[in-house]
Amino acid sequence: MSHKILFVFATLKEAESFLSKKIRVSQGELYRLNASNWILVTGISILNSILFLSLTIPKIKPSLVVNLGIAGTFSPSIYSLGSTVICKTEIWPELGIYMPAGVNRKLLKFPLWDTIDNKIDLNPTKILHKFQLNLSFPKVTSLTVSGVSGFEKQAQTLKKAFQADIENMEGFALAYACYILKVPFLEIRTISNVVGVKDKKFWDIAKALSSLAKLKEYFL
Ligand SMILES: O=C(O)c1cccc(C(=O)CC[C@H]2O[C@@H](n3cnc4c(=O)[nH]cnc43)[C@H](O)[C@@H]2O)c1
Repeated sequence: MSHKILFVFATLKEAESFLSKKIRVSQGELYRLNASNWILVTGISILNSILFLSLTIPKIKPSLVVNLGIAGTFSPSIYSLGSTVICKTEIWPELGIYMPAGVNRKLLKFPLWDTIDNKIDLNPTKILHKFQLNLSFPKVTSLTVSGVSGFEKQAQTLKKAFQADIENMEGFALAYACYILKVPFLEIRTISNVVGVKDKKFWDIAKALSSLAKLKEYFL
């Protein structure tokens, strides 16, 4: 039996770049690509991504959720603009109490979930093997934020505190929903910018989107 894959994107532009075609789909609405592949565009942020993924999973019961999208890099000399990475760990650095030195997780005594806190191990090697996907991109540690790092010092602080490689706005939330709902999850990101550089003239969104398009051959 073939696998049922649900591809999840934050924006329509990312979805259309991956597919190399225009699709008519609204935020949160499910788009059926073919018998075994589905597309969901959630909108940006942890709120949109966890809401619409959690509503969608029970409807189609996917065998695998694949999150594809662009991201910022903390280390442009290693993960350059346009390059592709697979997330091995997702961290939510904003969970905790804001102190002068940054967010302190330990001061907030409540757990997030029984077996999960602000970090989720995604085990991509196991998932790739299970679904016979032959992708060999670097495996990275990713931060999911609601407030994008808009200046260099913030980027340096986060990079150091979490040994982070990339930053995005949805990954942790999607991984969390999949963990709770017991659906295998894979996250692949293409690099559009250096974290902390806000000016879009230094981003290369076009290159990152064209790298998303190249991922088609592995899945479709
Ligand atoms: O301006 C455009 O043409 C355009 C086309 C496609 C996507 C975008 C986005 O801005 C997508 C936002 C999306 O990207 C992730 N992202 C990218 N860089 C970062 C970053 O440095 N820090 C955090 N998130 C980043 C994020 O997951 C957003 O959902 C624009």
